[in-house]
Amino acid sequence: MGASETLLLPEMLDIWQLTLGWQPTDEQQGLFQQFYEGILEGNQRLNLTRITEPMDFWEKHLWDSLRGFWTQESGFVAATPTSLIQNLKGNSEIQPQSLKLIDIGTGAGFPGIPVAIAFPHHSVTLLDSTRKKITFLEALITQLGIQNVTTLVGRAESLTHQLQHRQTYDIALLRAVAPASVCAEYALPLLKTGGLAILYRGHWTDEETESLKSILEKLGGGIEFIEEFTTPISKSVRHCIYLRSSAPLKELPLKK
Ligand SMILES: C[S@@+](CC[C@H](N)C(=O)[O-])C[C@H]1O[C@@H](n2cnc3c(N)ncnc32)[C@H](O)[C@@H]1O
Repeated sequence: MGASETLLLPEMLDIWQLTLGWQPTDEQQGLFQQFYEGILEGNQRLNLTRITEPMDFWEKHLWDSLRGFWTQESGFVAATPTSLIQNLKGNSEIQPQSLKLIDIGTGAGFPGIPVAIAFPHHSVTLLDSTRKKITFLEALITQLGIQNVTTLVGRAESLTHQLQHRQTYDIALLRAVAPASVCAEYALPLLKTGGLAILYRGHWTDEETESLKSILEKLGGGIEFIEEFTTPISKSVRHCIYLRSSAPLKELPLKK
């Protein structure tokens, strides 16, 4: 592995500290590096990502994945994502110590694997409808030795009808999966009451906010807030949309 493929240069650690108030431990840095190398290797066989340069990978995959756990509004620091839940929720209905997360449409493991590495006390389910991606991820997770990740092959819309997944998760992560209203439709039925769906988006428009209204009303949820931010290196504008599940589901049938 040449120097150009070393992922975490000291300046990236500084940027993490400056932007998120957090830095990975040596062990986490090693895991991020192994994860990166695993993706590069898998990319030779599977179409996993076009973002392969170290700096790009760091910013657009790793930093971006973790940015969803850090919000300016709550003053939250990403090292303790439980604060996010507590700050936003304002009560302790969700157990703060070990949250259940689901990454819907994880692809090559984003944002779920960086989140799992950064926050090993939470359990992360990686869901994708493409079996070969999940097979690849299973091998990579074993290679990394991370214990807090499980995988599922399936479609989100079918999971929403299954008792073992319905209203089971504290946080759902969705990046580059579907239009916002479809993401809400996938995520809300899987969340416990009070759980959060985090939609990682590029541009965001008022029309998209409007497009969420009917599905939020139907499934019981609301927009907690919308956060706009700029990425630290390429200075792209991105958004995270935080949706809160607010009511038990009435309208979706369950399947055994
Ligand atoms: C563009 S990729 C994004 C992957 C990753 N979230 C990221 O940001 O790099 C979208 C992924 O979502 C998966 N996907 C799309 N619709 C899905 C659904 N209804 N249920 C589960 N996975 C889905 C696809 O197989 C694909 O791997």
